[in-house]
Amino acid sequence: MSSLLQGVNLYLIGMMGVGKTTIGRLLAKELGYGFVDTDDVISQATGKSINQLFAEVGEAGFRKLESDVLSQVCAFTKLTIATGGGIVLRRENWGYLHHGLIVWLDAPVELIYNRLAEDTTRPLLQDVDPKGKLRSLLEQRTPLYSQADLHITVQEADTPEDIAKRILEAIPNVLKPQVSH
Ligand SMILES: Nc1ncnc2c1ncn2[C@@H]1O[C@H](COP(=O)(O)OP(=O)(O)O)[C@@H](O)[C@H]1O
Ligand SMILES: O=C(O)C1=C[C@@H](OP(=O)(O)O)[C@@H](O)[C@H](O)C1
Ligand SMILES: [Mg+2]
Repeated sequence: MSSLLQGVNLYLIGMMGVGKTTIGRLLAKELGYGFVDTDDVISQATGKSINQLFAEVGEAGFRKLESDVLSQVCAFTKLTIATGGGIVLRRENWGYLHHGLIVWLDAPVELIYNRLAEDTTRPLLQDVDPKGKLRSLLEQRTPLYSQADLHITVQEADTPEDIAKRILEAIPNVLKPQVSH
């Protein structure tokens, strides 16, 4: 599989809580790829948590940092990249994402809500109505997530290993032809 991919990066996109970080790490291991999580890079580079950044520079400031990280990461090959759920919002990010293969992990709001009910690390969910917020974010973002090369549906009983396996099995069907020089 790794040789079939020829070093092409895998970008995982989808709503917060769907499992991008967890599954990205597994896929990297399977492929012998490096693993990058854009949120982690932002936190390491700034020395601040995602919550702190949202509080200090706002969502707009965070999005700018996210685009900076993505633009740098896409210069490398042989990486699996777990993105933040909102990476799809900025048009310029798509130019970077399309350097690689884009995988959309798609789960129902109910599943995401249950997973993140006790989680305090997603600033956008610190809302009086977190489930309603998830619903409206998903509705706003679905047309954007739909631009992925691969659409993987995630259900309650799917383990991270099941999902990683499904992605690896589906990749040969969506590989883009490589330009030969
Ligand atoms: N397939 C899965 N089954 C059960 N729990 C999962 C699964 N994938 C992720 N999780 C858990 O859900 C939470 C969110 O996962 P994470 O990988 O951080 O998602 P994301 O990066 O998309 O926000 C974590 O606590 C993680 O351990
Ligand atoms: O959906 C979003 O807008 C966000 C998702 C988060 O990452 P995960 O998708 O890894 O949770 C993180 O980037 C930030 O809290 C904003
Ligand atoms: Mg994540």
